[in-house]
Amino acid sequence: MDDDTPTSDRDEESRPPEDSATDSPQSTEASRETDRPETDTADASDSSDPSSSSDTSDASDASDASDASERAESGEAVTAEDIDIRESIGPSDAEDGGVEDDASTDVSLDEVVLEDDDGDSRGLFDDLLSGEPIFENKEVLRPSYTPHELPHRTEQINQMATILVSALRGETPSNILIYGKTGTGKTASAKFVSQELESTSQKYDVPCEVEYINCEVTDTQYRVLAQLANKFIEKNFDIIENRLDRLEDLRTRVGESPAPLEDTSFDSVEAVEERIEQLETDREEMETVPMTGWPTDRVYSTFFDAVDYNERVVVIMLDEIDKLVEKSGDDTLYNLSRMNSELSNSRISIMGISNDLKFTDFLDPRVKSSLGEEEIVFPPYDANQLRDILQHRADVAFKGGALTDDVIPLCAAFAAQEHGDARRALDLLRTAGELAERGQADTVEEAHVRQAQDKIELDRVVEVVRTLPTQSKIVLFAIILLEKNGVRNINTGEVFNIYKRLCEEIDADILTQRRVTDLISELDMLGIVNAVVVSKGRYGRTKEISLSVPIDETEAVLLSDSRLGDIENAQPFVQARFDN
Ligand SMILES: Nc1ncnc2c1ncn2[C@@H]1O[C@H](COP(=O)(O)OP(=O)(O)OP(=O)(O)O)[C@@H](O)[C@H]1O
Repeated sequence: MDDDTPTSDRDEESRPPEDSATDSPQSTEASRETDRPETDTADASDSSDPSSSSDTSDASDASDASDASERAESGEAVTAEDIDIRESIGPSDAEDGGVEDDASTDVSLDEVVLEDDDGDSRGLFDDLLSGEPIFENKEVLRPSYTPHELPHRTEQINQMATILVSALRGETPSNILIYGKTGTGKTASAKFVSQELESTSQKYDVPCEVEYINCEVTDTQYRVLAQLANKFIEKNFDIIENRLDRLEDLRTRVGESPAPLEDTSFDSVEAVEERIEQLETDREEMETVPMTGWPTDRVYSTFFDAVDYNERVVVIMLDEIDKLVEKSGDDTLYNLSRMNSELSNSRISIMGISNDLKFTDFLDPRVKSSLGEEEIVFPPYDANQLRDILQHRADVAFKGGALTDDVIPLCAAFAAQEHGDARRALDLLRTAGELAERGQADTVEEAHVRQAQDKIELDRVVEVVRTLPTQSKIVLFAIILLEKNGVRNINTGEVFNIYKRLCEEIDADILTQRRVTDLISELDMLGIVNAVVVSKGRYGRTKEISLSVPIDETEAVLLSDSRLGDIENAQPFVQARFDN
């Protein structure tokens, strides 16, 4: 076999989309903040910073405004509050020939464009940019960032490396299954090990590649095989190009004297030409797989040929592998796991990542034993470990002194309560920083973390409620209507009565009371309502239901559903409860 190797096996496209974090310029953040000038100002007045007080008299308005102008003229930061002050003293602006339409309360660009020393106009964004941001580099707190250091995962990383090192010796590594709850660093650790593996393989010139597939997105056998096939076809094109360049160069040199052939496996210029022709034919015959339309066995054989075109060890990383099995069974895994016995030049190994410990129960026993040759478990982080992880990231993400002492321990403690999820901890820290920045505070305080916790929790609730099936939404709406009308200790019968009327109103099927009881239990499991069974003595037992989420926000999400939005004037339904 030809020992040519591609110049660059590191195919950037093999990285998952979320892996392509780039340092975005500050302006991106600033522009995000400027989308919400009113909120910003409100937040600013909430902050403990005395300079943000909005309770100012006309006289102080005027002097503040001239302060602001002076600061603007001297190139100093002009805050959103300054902009407000300028608006509130419309008449003097008008005198200056500035704003003519003093009835307008919108912040138009004319109103906020100031001039700096050089006579350049200072716009909305300049003002926001000139503020001292809390963040040094916010990107490192985003999920897309792959950290270079993973505290408290050394053991798991070493385990993976010990198994995968055989790839660097040209042998087939055992398949690996990685388990652990969400946010325990499975993906980050696996990607870290893959990057190390690929860079070491380049250092020693051993053909070893890692292909990452997120099975939540690529969730059918066709798509997995097509994606892999196309990646390898692309790599093969590079390999062919490379080889052709070298052979054409050789052919030219051999034209002058046959000496260059001595160090090669070719014995004549004709042999070189034959090889060139062969490579050109290979290139023409390689056909990329369309995203739909081929029979699966053709996709499989295209992938097989593409992988086997060159000598290499390939590690296929299937993240969220349980989603693939759930959606399309274990055929893909079966096919991939038996490939090695048929491949002649290459070897493949599978690294599956899952946060569902039980998913292997659904696998064919042969697939199960082949896939689970090695198992690595990622336990949840405790609060101390989360603190270390946050500290490492915060050192890079925030400006020095931007965090008060309580911030990291509190974020760690909140996230430890949520099954030790590092993603949640990082989200909290980032959101707390954003809230502080929005409130124009100089430091991130404990209160920002608590606000961030509420915000994230609310976002989660909104998402859960938004994606509920319609019937569950109607049941939840019935509970909300009862609560809004001051009904305490709501029971299933009461919910059912309102539910029935709501269904009639929007023409939805009416489920039985038993089914509605089940839906209430599901809402309870999702943490949206709290349903406790209470004993009523000789009257038996009943469920007492109460809402566990903020009522107004939840109602707004429900009403944004086009079907429920049709319900007008829900009040009479509740009154009807007492008529029954
Ligand atoms: N030990 C660690 N050190 C630094 N950052 C970490 C560590 N563990 C996890 N993280 C960070 O936490 C976030 C979540 O990690 P990751 O995506 O690896 O979790 P996961 O276990 O794969 O979760 P899921 O199952 O939900 O995909 C990422 O931003 C990751 O960088």
